[in-house]
Amino acid sequence: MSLITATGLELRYGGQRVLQGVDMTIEPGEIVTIVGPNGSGKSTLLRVLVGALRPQKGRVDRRANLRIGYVPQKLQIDATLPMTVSRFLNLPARVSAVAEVTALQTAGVPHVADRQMSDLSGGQFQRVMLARAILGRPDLLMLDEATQGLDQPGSAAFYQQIEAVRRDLGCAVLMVSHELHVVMSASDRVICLNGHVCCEGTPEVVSAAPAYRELFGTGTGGALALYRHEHDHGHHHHEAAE
Ligand SMILES: Nc1ncnc2c1ncn2[C@@H]1O[C@H](COP(=O)(O)OP(=O)(O)OP(=O)(O)O)[C@@H](O)[C@H]1O
Repeated sequence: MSLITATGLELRYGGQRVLQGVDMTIEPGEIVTIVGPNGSGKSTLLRVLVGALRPQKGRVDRRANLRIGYVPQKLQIDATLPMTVSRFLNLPARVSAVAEVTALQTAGVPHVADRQMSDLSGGQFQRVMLARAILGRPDLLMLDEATQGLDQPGSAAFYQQIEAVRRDLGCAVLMVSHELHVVMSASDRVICLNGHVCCEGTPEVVSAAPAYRELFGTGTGGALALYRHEHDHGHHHHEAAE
């Protein structure tokens, strides 16, 4: 049974229609990425799926007792506010020491429990956010541009961590990302959003779709060639040169 099914979503902010006729489904265990230009409604769609926003039309059906872990786009913690990682993970509800250690291990930051949140590097901070999201043993992990501010190797490492988390927890992953080449190599399915679903399918299918090419132009072609270069040795290497 699907984890979440959205049907005919329409959402307006005042007079501005942000989502229109959006249908989508998430199956257990799959990694799905939403791509789309700035302002195309990606974050809004995540909020609707989580239940934080109510659409004017359409419906969202969640599997009974579905547990969702959410990693937000950005969270500012004031450097003047003393807050250890351990304390942060125990907000708002206390968790057991074992659960805390396990979550930090799964997220790839086993030794930061006593560090100040404000002292963490960008990559460590996002992993702590990931640890917090997986504390509730989610069936579905949602990440909204979780690698913003990380450099290329940092974000690639973060996506590898996500795959490891999926393997460990067996959860599905729904993420929003602008890093097309990483997304294309790490996702089972890609949904291209521009107010409505322009196209969706495997990375290969979406990257070849005219609607996707119209939105992302030829730059993506280079990124995809690079992906093929890295992962499909049957392809000609000169495709990667861009
Ligand atoms: N609370 C709000 N009130 C009014 N308008 C909003 C609100 N939140 C978002 N919008 C508008 O809705 C549109 C879609 O925003 P959304 O954040 O969903 O896009 P996005 O695809 O996630 O963008 P980005 O890639 O820039 O993060 C934008 O035009 C935005 O200005």
